[in-house]
Formats: sequence, C-alpha cells, structure tokens
Amino acid sequence: MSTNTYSLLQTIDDPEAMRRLSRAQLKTLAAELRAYVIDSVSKTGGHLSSNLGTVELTVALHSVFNTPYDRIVWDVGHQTYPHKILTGRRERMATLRQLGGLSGFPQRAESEYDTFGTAHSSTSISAALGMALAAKQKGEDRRAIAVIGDGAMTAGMAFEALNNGGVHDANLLVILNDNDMSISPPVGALNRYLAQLMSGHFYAKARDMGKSVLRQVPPLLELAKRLEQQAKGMVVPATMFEQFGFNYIGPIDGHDLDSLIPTLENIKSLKGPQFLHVVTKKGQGYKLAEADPVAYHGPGKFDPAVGLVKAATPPKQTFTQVFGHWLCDMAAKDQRLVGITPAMREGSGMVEFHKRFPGRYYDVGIAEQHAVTFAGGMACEGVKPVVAIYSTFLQRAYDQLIHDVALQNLPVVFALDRAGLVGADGATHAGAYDIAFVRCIPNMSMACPADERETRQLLTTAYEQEHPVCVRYPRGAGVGVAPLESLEGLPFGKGELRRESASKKVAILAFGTLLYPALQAAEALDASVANMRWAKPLDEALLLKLAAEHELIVTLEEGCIMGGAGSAVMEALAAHGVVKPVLQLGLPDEFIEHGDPARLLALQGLDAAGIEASIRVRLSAAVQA
Ligand SMILES: Cc1ncc(C[n+]2csc(CCOP(=O)(O)OP(=O)(O)O)c2C)c(N)n1
Ligand SMILES: CC(=O)[C@@H](O)[C@H](O)COP(=O)(O)O
Ligand SMILES: [Mg+2]
Repeated sequence: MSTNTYSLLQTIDDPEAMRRLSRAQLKTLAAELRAYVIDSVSKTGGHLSSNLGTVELTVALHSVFNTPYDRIVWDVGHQTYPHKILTGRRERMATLRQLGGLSGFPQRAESEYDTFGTAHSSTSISAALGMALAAKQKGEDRRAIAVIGDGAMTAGMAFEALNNGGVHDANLLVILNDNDMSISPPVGALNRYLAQLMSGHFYAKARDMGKSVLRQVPPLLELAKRLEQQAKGMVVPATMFEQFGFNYIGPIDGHDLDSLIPTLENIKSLKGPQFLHVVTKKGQGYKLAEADPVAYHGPGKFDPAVGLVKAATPPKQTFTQVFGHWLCDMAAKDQRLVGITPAMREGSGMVEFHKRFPGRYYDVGIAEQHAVTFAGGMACEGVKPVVAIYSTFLQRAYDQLIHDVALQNLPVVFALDRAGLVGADGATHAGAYDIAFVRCIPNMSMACPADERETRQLLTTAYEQEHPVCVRYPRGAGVGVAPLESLEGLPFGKGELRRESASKKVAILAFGTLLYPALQAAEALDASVANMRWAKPLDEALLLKLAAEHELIVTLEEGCIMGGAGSAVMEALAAHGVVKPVLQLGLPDEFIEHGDPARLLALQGLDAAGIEASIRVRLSAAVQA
C-alpha cells in the first residue's frame, strides 16, 4: 500500500498529536487506521473482527481523554490494535505476536498506554475501579475507563465489579462495546436484555414518559438533570445498569465520531460512575469480516483482496478436532452425555456437536466458574458432562474444581485444550500449570496423551471413570498418529515402555506429546523411554522398575516443572525410599512470551536436540562428581 494511504496516520506517534486534529481530520484518521489494521493483520495474522469494531471508539477515546494520564483499560485486549497503532507502535505492528515482537494484548511493560495487562476476559471493570479509587485515595483527578464487550460482560467478575463500582463515588466510566457477538454468537439472558435495550420498545416507553435517556448525544445539562432524577428515583424505567448505581447513557453509534466525541466530552465532566452503551459491528469496514466475523475473529495471514481461502491439501487433524469427533461419537453411543463450553464453541471443536446434538450442547457464556459448577450439578443427577475448556481458562474455576466437583467426587470429564505453550497468544494463554494445580486435588486424575490416537482413547478412559478426570492436549496438530474408529479406552493409570535401552543408563519418563522428541533424543543417547500417559495416578510400578534398572531418571512434560509430573515422580520415589538421580525437564519458573510454538519449545530445551543436550550435561556432571 502506498504511504499516501496513511498520510495522516503516519504523522501520529502519540495521542497528543490527535488532539490537535479537527473532527474531519479525525474521520480521515479513522479511515486510514482501519485500512492499516486490515493491512497489517493480513500480513501477521491476529485478531481482526474485534479490532475493526473499535477503530472509531479508540480514536474518540484518545482524542477526548488525556491518555495516558487518564487510564483506558481494555477488556480481553484483543481489540487493542488501533490503540497500539495510535500510541507509538504503528511501525512495530509487523512484529505482532512474534518472538520479541509486539504482544497481541495490552502489556504494561510494552507501553505506558497499556494500563493493565489482559487477555483473559472480564477484568476491566474491576481494574478500572481499582484505578479510579486509587486516584481518589491519592487526590488525583484522573479518570479510569473500562471498555468491555457484550461477550465479556457475561462473566460473573464483570457483575461483581459493577456491584462494587455502583456504590462508590469514583471517576469510573464503563463503556459497553456491544456488537452482539462473542467469538461465536452471544448467548444468555444478558444478550436478550441488551437486544431489548436496543429495540424501539424501551426507548418508545421512555420517550412517552418524557425522559431524556433517548438522546443520541445528551448535552451536559440533561445528563446532570438525569443524575438528579435518578437519585430521586424519578427515572423510569431504569436500565439494569442504573439500578447498579451507574448513570446509563446510550446506546450510541460506536462508528460515528459525531456521536462518540461529544458524548464522551459530556461524560468527561460528570462525576461518579458512568455507563456508556455503544453499538458497533464486528468486522466493520471489511466486507468479508462483516459477513463472517467468526472466521475473521482470529485469522491467520490472508490476502485482503481475496480473504481467507481453504488450504489446497487438508491440514493434519488437530487435537481439537480429535476431541470434537470423539465427543460426537461418544454422544451417539451414550445418551447421557452433555457437552459444555464457556463461550469457546469453535476453539474447542464443538461446532459439529452443537449441530448434531443441540439439546445436549450448553454454551454458558464466558463463565468458566459457572461451567464447572453447572457440570457438577448435572453429574449429581446422573447426566455425564464433558466440559471442554482451555487449560488457561480453567484457572478461573479452581475453587469450583475443588469444592464443587472433586470434593464431591463427581464424574465430570474436563477436556483441557491448549495445554502447554500456545504460541502467538503468549503467556496469558499458556496452559502451563494444569498438571501442577490438578494433581494436588484429591479424587482428580490427569491424563496426558502423547498423540491423536491416545487422545481419543484416554478421553474414553476418562469418560468411563466414576470420578473427575482431566485430559490435557495441546493446541494444533501432533505427530499424526491416526485415531482408531473404535471407542476403546486404555487402561486407567497405566503407562507403557516405548524404548528399552541396552546400556540402562538413562530412562526418560515422558508425560504427553513430548514423548516424540524424547524418542528421537533417546536414539542418540540409547535411553529407555516410557510413555507415562497419566500424571495422576502415576504408574508407580513402571516408575519403580525403571528406577531400579537405570542410573538416571529424566522426567519430561510441557508444563511447569514446579509441582508438575516430574514432581510427582520425585514424590513417589521418596515415598518408596528410592534414592535416584532425577533430571526434571519442563517449563521453568517464568512466563514465556508469544512466538512460534516450535521455536519457543526449542528455546526451553524441549525439542529433541535440547532434551539430548540437557541429559548429556547431567551425565557429564555426574561423571565429574
Ligand atoms: C476468561 C476468558 N474466557 C474466554 C476467553 C476467550 N475469548 C476471547 S475474546 C472472547 C469473546 C469476547 O467477546 P466480546 O467481549 O463481546 O468482544 P468482541 O470479540 O465481540 O469484540 C472470548 C470468549 C477469554 N479471553 N477469557
Ligand atoms: C482472545 C482470546 O482469548 C481468543 O480469541 C484466543 O486468542 C483464541 O485462541 P485460539 O486461536 O487458540 O483459539
Ligand atoms: Mg462482542
């Protein structure tokens, strides 16, 4: 694209420069910004539809508010590319989500404009309220603005924050960015309520009553009058948000700078909790994304003129697809099965299941805690819930896992997708901790399949148990071991010996997909290799046999070393009074940023060469000692 296309945008290196522009120039800037987002995401991949929906809102916020002194807290943060471009990171967009490059989400370390690190949803109102009340504590006049989507708004955390925020005299503005979409179409009563707010019904009713809530751009005096009326309980009907104690304004067109800018300017001078409802379109301004915002939620690279195209040769089956097929097959066999997703139908491979078994499919919204307890309730009644959840998002529901499922020993299957490093989404989305945080819970089991075939088999084994079981598998495809058609499981809690060394020096105990690089490394080292399959229960018989026969035990997992499967091995050896050198390989005690997943694994020494090198270092240290 010629530089002319961005003649205004390329003069904007920080929002201060935007504040000198006329309204007409801001409109030009927004058009250039939209083109720049499409152009750069098409080259790097990343989140697209949500960013196209926030172009004008971003321009309006940075031009009206005194950022970064005033704090904008973006929810999830997958819609912050326009914000990044306008806050000095335009030229670095080419590095987005790559190793050493810009993060796909706000990061405090990346820019002073990124006021709060995010990527998991529904945290913005809490964080912004914290900032607003901190400002009050410190006697500072700054504003805190939370920008939250209608999808993110469905989470309990958002309501906890509204409940708290509505009773404080804080300079808090919550902007609901309502595009009537989550990643997939939104679900639940809140969505219905927002649709009702949007329908003429509410407005007509309010207009009849002579109230001023309907004005597209409410002038300051009217807003002040409304606040007073609200305080006196005169404004009827109140929106839910008013009942929470917020001054509700809107809905206004989130793509119209002539509405957005004056409205925000008015709100800026109001005190106390404000709630602005803006209506946007996911994918706005790029026809293909408008038509299919789901496909363009997080596309890979594409030609903007052509859009996304199907790969000529079908790519390898992903673990997610293996899960999706297993779910359908098991549902066909067992009428009791229900599938539960907290708003991740596509990502968790449940589109087909939803189509074929609509009455047994539950998208509960972005509500991981609820998803787990809801599954517990179903299990109490003899229904067989399978909760498909990204490892990273299960973190949200830890108490529910312990208190509502494990403590009552309820047979729920947790299909933990995105276990291990996920690549471009980075540290926020890495499934690094699940083995450690699950295995310490009584009654819980944790399966770590090594490939596609085992994933299907271990899902069946998990489903057959009378207690809760997690099955963890990574993002993307594995080595390509085709799953069997049958729904046969594997023995519960049992591993297998995959390679027996002649020298009996080293035994590698692999938990999960790192089995395959372990087998490669073992060829060079002449090591024995066990495919452990279960982090809990541990196959102690196999472990003790290998420990008795070998000089060094090496544990290997794509998860944190601290408390992980290697720790389980150490604990078991100690419990049996076996003293044996153990080398634990896995993820270190640090957050691992975004980048190509294979490269990230190699950097952690978790590819075949890295595994071999670490073992050789340990062996030579042992010789020297
Ligand atoms: C706790 C948590 N659960 C699930 C997700 C996955 N996720 C990312 S964006 C998104 C949809 C958000 O919808 P909305 O807030 O309306 O934003 P939009 O994409 O429509 O702009 C979901 C489910 C997440 N980031 N965090
Ligand atoms: C922002 C968010 O949480 C999701 O959009 C996430 O980026 C999806 O990741 P996958 O591509 O692994 O489904
Ligand atoms: Mg939305």
